[in-house]
Amino acid sequence: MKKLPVTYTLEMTDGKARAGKIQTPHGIIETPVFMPVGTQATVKAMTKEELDDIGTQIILGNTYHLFLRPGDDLIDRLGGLHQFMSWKKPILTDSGGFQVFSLGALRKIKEEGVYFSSHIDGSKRFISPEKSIEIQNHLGSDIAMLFDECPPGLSTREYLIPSIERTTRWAKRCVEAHQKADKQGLFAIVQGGIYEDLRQKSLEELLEMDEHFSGYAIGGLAVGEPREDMYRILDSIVEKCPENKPRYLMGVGEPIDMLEAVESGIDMMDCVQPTRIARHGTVFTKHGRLVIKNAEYAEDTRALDEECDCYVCRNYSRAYIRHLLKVDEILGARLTSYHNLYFLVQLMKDAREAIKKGEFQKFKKEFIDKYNINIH
Ligand SMILES: CNc1nc2c(CC[C@H]3O[C@@H](OC)[C@H](O)[C@@H]3OC)c3nc(N)[nH]c(=O)c3cc2[nH]1
Ligand SMILES: [Zn+2]
Repeated sequence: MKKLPVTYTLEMTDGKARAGKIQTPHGIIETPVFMPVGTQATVKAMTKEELDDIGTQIILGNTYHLFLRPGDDLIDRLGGLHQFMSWKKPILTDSGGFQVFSLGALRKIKEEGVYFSSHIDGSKRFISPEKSIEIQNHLGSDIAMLFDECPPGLSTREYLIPSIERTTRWAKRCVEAHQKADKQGLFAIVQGGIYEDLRQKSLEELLEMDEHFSGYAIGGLAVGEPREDMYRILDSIVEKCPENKPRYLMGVGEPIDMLEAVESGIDMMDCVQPTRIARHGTVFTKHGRLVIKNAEYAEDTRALDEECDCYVCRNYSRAYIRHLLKVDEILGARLTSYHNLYFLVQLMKDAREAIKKGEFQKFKKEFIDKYNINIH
């Protein structure tokens, strides 16, 4: 069994929920963990010091975006993505598959790869499994993702079966193309839509190549399928993934969904939502979401979340932040982004502590009971 550059140590289980550590070339990650998304080599509006201050352990970059701008070859010439963005902790890059399907216009999926028009200038582009791995190798991320097809949320079995089989063939090609196998971990991505048997099929085909994978992602979720289908799939497939490797649920960043995912045995999650909704004025609080632009907060001198101890909640009021967003001041988006990221990073840290005390169920119930109250 060859030594993988990214490894996992299980520390404690509480039901199917688990606490552990991931060792990577750029440091150790304590799980469960929320991973802020830095699609274009920046977690929008956050400096690296602010990311450190909120407890960020790992950030995400995006193959599709960085391939188009500034170009993975440029980043490679400048020393790789860590050097380029002065980020010294771990980075995970997605393979670009998802963006090609969700951003690229006029895309054509062929066996050799995907032809698409750039969403920036309409230029004709092509990404294959080999190209995706080459880009991720150039970026030098600690964890690279397989190039997969993420089918639309409610795809039929007739569409999913051939799609899974092609994604498995693409997985083999990614493994063969992975030049930096000693310095960069490779995560498999399980597909299969909302069908347990197809999820099983996808996982079994990937397990044939298990020796090459440092972790397993659950893909194809948070793409429009009903919540209960996502939970049902998680409940059935996560525990079947190797126990000695991290499990990553892609695209999930709603507090309650995150706790359901942790309960099913998920270790890692990412989502663009926290910063995206922040820029539009929606923030997380222990009592649920709060839309700060509402007139009721015009003279509200309380913190965004009175139970939050982040820098923003210790220094600024709802009235002030509401004003900043209403007049479109950049600081407004910065403050709401900082708080939302802190909220999710902290939620996973608290979940980890609860698991280590064997109190995850109690922690989850208390959070959910409180979170549903609509605040005034
Ligand atoms: C939102 N729901 C969701 N996102 C998903 C992403 C993109 C995350 C990536 O895309 C950007 O966020 C949109 C982030 O940059 C993230 O980087 C890892 C997925 N990526 C792949 N390769 N395969 C999947 O099955 C998949 C499923 C998802 N479901
Ligand atoms: Zn706060």
